[in-house]
Amino acid sequence: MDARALKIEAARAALSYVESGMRLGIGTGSTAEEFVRLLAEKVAAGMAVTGVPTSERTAALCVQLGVPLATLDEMPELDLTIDGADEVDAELTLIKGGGGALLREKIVAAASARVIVIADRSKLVETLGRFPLPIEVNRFGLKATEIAIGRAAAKLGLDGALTLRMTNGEPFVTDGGHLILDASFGRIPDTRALSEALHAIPGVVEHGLFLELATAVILAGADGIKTLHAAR
Ligand SMILES: O=C(CO)[C@H](O)[C@H](O)COP(=O)(O)O
Repeated sequence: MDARALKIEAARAALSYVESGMRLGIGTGSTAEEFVRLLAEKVAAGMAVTGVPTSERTAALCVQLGVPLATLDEMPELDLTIDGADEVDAELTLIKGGGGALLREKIVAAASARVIVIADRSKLVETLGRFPLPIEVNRFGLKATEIAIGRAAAKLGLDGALTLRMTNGEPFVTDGGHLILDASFGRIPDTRALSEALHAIPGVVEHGLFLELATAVILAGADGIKTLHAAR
């Protein structure tokens, strides 16, 4: 099975958790987009759901495919969010933000009663950190924030380059108007300590470590679907 087929399988499995009448958070990325395509078929067949998209990109796809949308301000409590991830560990801690939508994704996930992550099996790792950690930062004082992140990471024994994310030769700008530093720390043994240390830096808007937000992770592999459930 190719990579796209696995994403579709994971998305299809997530669809079975969606019921008519639900208020749905809708994630960002190629796997979440497969979910939107399948959801749109259900909507066309009469399923009544309202989605809150986690990015302008997802919003545009939903509009194009006829999935009804609301803003999070209009619908601040959600039943379920379906989103992708860049890495997942056995505790269901995630690295997200490869698509640059981590801030809205985290806000939407936190507003959801349940969060189901969809991914292909390759995203499951023993220790998070092979995928560079996206850190969303304010434009103001970028260098100072970069230095502060480096110092905070070093205190935790983490070392590695911080790379300003670029697109078409220009800094990538998030939907919230911020920049992204991708941190190549390597293995992150203590995700909670790093999360707290990053949150303590004023220029850091948010980071891509998602702790205790996912309720289940649906992983598609060549041998089928495996679902991990949170112990919480
Ligand atoms: O966090 C994300 C976007 O900010 C995505 O969910 C993550 O990057 C996974 O994307 P894909 O499904 O394309 O592999």
